[in-house]
Amino acid sequence: MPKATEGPCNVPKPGVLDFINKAKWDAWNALGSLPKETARHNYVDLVSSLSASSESSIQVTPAADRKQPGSDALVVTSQDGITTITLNRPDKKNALTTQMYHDIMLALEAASKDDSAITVLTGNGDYYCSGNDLTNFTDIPPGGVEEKARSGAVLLRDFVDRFIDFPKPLVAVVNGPAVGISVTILGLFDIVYATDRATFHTPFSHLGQSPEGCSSYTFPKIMGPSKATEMLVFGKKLTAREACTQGLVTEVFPDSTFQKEVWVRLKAYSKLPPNAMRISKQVIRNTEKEKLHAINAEESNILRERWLSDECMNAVVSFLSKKAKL
Ligand SMILES: CCCCC/C=C/CC(=O)SCCNC(=O)CCNC(=O)[C@H](O)C(C)(C)COP(=O)(O)OP(=O)(O)OC[C@H]1O[C@@H](n2cnc3c(N)ncnc32)[C@H](O)[C@@H]1OP(=O)(O)O
Repeated sequence: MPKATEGPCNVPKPGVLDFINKAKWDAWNALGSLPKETARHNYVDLVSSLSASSESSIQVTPAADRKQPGSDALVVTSQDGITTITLNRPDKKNALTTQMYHDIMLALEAASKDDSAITVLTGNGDYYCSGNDLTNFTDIPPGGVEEKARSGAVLLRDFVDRFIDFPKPLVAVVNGPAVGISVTILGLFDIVYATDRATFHTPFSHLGQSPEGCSSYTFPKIMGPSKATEMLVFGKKLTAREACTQGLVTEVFPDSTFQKEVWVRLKAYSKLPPNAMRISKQVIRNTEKEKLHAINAEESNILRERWLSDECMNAVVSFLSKKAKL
């Protein structure tokens, strides 16, 4: 309770991503030179309302309270020669928490060594994935926002590296809309099957961010620089059919038969000789690997700076305070 005990606001304003302290600072500063007793009452009122509103809007979940590996946010199954990694936060549109990035890396590592022939990434519920969970930005370590941006960039680079290096056929079963990083990494998948209900959206400029997942290289290569610019710079949302025409999606299925048709197809593919598939994939992909790692490192570095920009911070605050949606 700074104002209540110390008088007028006399400390520097916290960074914009330091949500709780910034709100307290703003309130303290707004009190100006009120007498201490009045300030004490006002401050108690403010903190009460902040705690109440943080229930529904700016919820800061301590890292220690986040779901641990083996929690139900990620479900991994292995059957019929297929390992399936399912994003399972349907109430949050399968947004990716920090924990989920780590768990997906572990799941890919395990899948690369298991007996399965094919690995699938899909989502549970109406969304495939709404991209990075924007509340990840609220978990500020003692080193501040710079440290947060630095560790985020390392995590991003490690995460994308796993996709670049994945040795077996990797298939995305896109069961609904896809946003942000869940779209950009599709360029690193070998097959992308989508329901006709899916959309593909990379609103990086809207969020003050920049492309990741090697999309700055894979998208122009897949669809040409102009179409890639429409998506990655102007945030044009593609329908599944548009994404298929542009080469990002392999095939689109009617939503009513999507699951049935896709799994019949994948089960048939999984019976092909696994070593032959693995070697063929590597022949197709290996020539690009070194380049992709360099691009990933560069994109992650650029994003680290973007995350510290006013444009990005304001976009995140807008979303978290329920003022903005895509
Ligand atoms: C290691 C770090 C790597 C970082 C790599 C960087 C990646 C960049 C990106 O991925 S950029 C993309 C970021 N994603 C977004 O900006 C999407 C934000 N979400 C939305 O705009 C909307 O939620 C929506 C369009 C996806 C869906 O809208 P709809 O109205 O259908 O549903 P709700 O908004 O009510 O969503 C249900 C609840 O889910 C929460 N939620 C959805 N997406 C996210 C998200 N990305 N981050 C955090 N929370 C998300 C939403 O807030 C609702 O929660 P509530 O029920 O508690 O209100």
